[in-house]
Amino acid sequence: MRIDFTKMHGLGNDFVVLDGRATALPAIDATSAAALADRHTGIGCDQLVVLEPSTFADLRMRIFNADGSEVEACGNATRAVGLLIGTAASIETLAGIIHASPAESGITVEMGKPRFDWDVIPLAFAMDTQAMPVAWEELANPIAVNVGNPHAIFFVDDPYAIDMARLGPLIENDAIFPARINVNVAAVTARDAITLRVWERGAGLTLACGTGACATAIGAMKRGLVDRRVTVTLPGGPLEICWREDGEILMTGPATQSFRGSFDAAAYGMISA
Ligand SMILES: N[C@H](CCC[C@H](N)C(=O)O)C(=O)O
Repeated sequence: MRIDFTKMHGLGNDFVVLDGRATALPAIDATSAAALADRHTGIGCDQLVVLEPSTFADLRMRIFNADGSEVEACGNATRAVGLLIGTAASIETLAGIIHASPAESGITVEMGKPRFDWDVIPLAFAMDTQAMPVAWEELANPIAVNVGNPHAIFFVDDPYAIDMARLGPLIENDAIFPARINVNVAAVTARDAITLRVWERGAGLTLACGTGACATAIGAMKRGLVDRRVTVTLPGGPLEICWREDGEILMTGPATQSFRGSFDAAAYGMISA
């Protein structure tokens, strides 16, 4: 069985998108997701995105990291899906229902409201998530924010001076985070500007992380470092984040379709039911 895919990205955070809304796709598990995401033997991507019909929203979006783990949210992929749909759409995810709509400078996503209580940042034991009393060498006292998925945010002088390839996986997989964690390293450069790099849970160092930009902006606002509207500049480019007075997080930025293709489902362990 041949399956069509669309290759997309948001500021270089790249996706393989499978659209199962009209025709049901064969079952997808962690193994087949990781095989499709492999950059040597698969199509290659940071996340695999699977669209399905939804009874609660215009569509359902499932998100698999490159390691095959299925997760609750992906900001950049939500903008890519918004581009693919072409009109405003409600999207059901494991984190709840979010909304994407075309904007002047790309796509705007209403990402939901952030959460800070320790049980939504799965910790091995309860602690103050506003300034966790932990450190991994020069990365210390993070703030933990959940924007559908869990993030730890470290504020430093220069994110590009941090050895993310070594410290990222160390923190991602620390037992203190039994659901693992996305690792954000940020510098506040103005009341409306943040520089950010992200070691993503299940995907590693990416060119951009939409939920990381949201979580970092909220973390900086909670610490009084920035105002409620901020530009977060990642290696792949900038995202505009606004924390609306009603608590909703708005993220605006570009989305790009790179190419389309197809693959043999059986070659990736996707067996029709
Ligand atoms: N690695 C994330 C999912 C993808 C998030 C990122 N690609 C984004 O744009 O938000 C996690 O395991 O929670």
